[in-house]
Amino acid sequence: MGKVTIIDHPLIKHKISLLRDENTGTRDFRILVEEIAMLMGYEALRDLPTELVSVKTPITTADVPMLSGKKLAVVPILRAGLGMVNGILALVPSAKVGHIGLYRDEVTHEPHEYFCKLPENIDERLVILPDPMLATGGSAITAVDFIKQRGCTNIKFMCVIAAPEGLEALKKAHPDIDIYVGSLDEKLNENAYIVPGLGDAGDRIFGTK
Ligand SMILES: O=P(O)(O)OC[C@H]1O[C@H](OP(=O)(O)OP(=O)(O)O)[C@H](O)[C@@H]1O
Ligand SMILES: O=c1cc[nH]c(=O)[nH]1
Ligand SMILES: [Mg+2]
Repeated sequence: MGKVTIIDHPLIKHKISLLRDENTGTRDFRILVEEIAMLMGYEALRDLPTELVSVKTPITTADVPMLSGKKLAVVPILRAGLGMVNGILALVPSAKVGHIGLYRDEVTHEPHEYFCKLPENIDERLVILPDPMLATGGSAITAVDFIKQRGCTNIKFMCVIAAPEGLEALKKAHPDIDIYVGSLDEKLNENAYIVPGLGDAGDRIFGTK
């Protein structure tokens, strides 16, 4: 059974509040998304396994903990998930990176795939799936479907803001994955945007509107 973690940290809360402000411009928005992803990554990677390795310090030889070679892949959901990748790679620089391209139809809100390129042997890896927004949950559910079709069993989904509707839908569709949420917001509006939310994350990261 996967676990849901609503991250409760003043730094993350503060940075998400800055993201919500409509006056926050593209440059600052991008920097904040990356910083939040790094802080959330610190939490999401808390259970990475370590093993004792013998190291000779200037004083003595000691058995010290090192990451036990766990293989990772970061698979952002395009476009907006791209904004979180470098924050996570700052923690695990040798992780492989895949991409799943999905856009939400403006009328039906259903996700449509336009790209999928995943690392070889992804089934042997812990997969971190970042996307700033979990609204209806359709995009995240589809992305996890793709990854599971490739045999992955160890998946962590990470979002900056979730709507209760999307979180419930993702938990129901994929009860085995771990989910990390920066802020659980109030609801979806009639256009399936998160309230209070931050608007369209992709447009704000890339300055397309
Ligand atoms: O939970 P859902 O209802 O599926 O909505 C969330 C999705 O919507 C946004 O992407 P969007 O379709 O705007 O694409 P973009 O990242 O290219 O802007 C967001 O980044 C998620 O992927
Ligand atoms: O509020 C929302 C909902 C979906 N996608 C976004 O970028 N923002
Ligand atoms: Mg968008």
